Amino acid sequence: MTANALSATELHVTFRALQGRGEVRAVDGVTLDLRTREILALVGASGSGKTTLSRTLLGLEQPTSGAVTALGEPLPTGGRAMRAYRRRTQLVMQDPAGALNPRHSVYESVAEGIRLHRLVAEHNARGEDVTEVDLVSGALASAGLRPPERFFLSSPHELSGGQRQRVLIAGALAVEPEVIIADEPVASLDASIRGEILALFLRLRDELGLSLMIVTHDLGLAWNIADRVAVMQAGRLVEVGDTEDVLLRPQHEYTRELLAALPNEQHRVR
Ligand SMILES: Nc1ncnc2c1ncn2[C@@H]1O[C@H](COP(=O)(O)OP(=O)(O)OP(=O)(O)O)[C@@H](O)[C@H]1O
Repeated sequence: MTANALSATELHVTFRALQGRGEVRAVDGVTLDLRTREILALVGASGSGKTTLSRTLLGLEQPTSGAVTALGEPLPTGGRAMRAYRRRTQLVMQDPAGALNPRHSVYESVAEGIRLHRLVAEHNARGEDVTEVDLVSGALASAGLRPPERFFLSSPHELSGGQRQRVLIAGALAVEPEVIIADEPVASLDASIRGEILALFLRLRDELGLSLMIVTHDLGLAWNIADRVAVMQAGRLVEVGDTEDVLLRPQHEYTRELLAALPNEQHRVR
């Protein structure tokens, strides 16, 4: 049996309420697997706990109770093992959230992770004659920015929204991860560019064998690329299953409400 890329078991993440007393159960008893080489869409309205669940899977947030395992192993708690885990499991945020440093060139942005994880030395130790420039070029090319050298010295403000999103994806790919969690990766993009970025995610799964969890409030996106869909409401997972089952035959009232709110053009046939 292949281990899941990531698993959450009875996960709870509780915060003290930002205003007033009491607590917020941001994640409230979630059991969920990200299978290897699958694309899982995590959907739900704003505030349903998607980001908190993702951050906990990435080891950026501590669970109040419950467990996270990665490829069958418990999440490391600190030090070198955590750094290695962070490399294997990359987060791709959306660019308007300030994910790209406006003062860094594309090259610098993509090279950051390569330096942090000392990848050139690692490759060289394996007898591979690669340079940092080779690794940055490879990551940009894999993210669809070709020829890569053309983008090296560009600043984020010189790029289109789609290109900036590709730079963020290249930064993640540069450290050769097994899992990518993408948080609203296309929310700010035009429809045609959105399609291109989604096609890129599909290609990364097919060609690099990545496992991807895409966090979104957009069921149209889930329909377009996800193998499975998990629906969150108020910290709980209310429905999870194959995309066609969940979106064509929703079992839960909340999923039906999310579907009813979809604009008509998003009801497309795969
Ligand atoms: N650090 C924190 N302290 C207190 N409450 C928090 C914290 N982080 C998140 N929350 C609360 O937890 C709940 C879930 O938030 P979360 O950001 O995970 O939801 P989300 O589904 O990702 O929403 P969005 O789509 O708007 O990002 C919300 O009620 C939020 O206000």
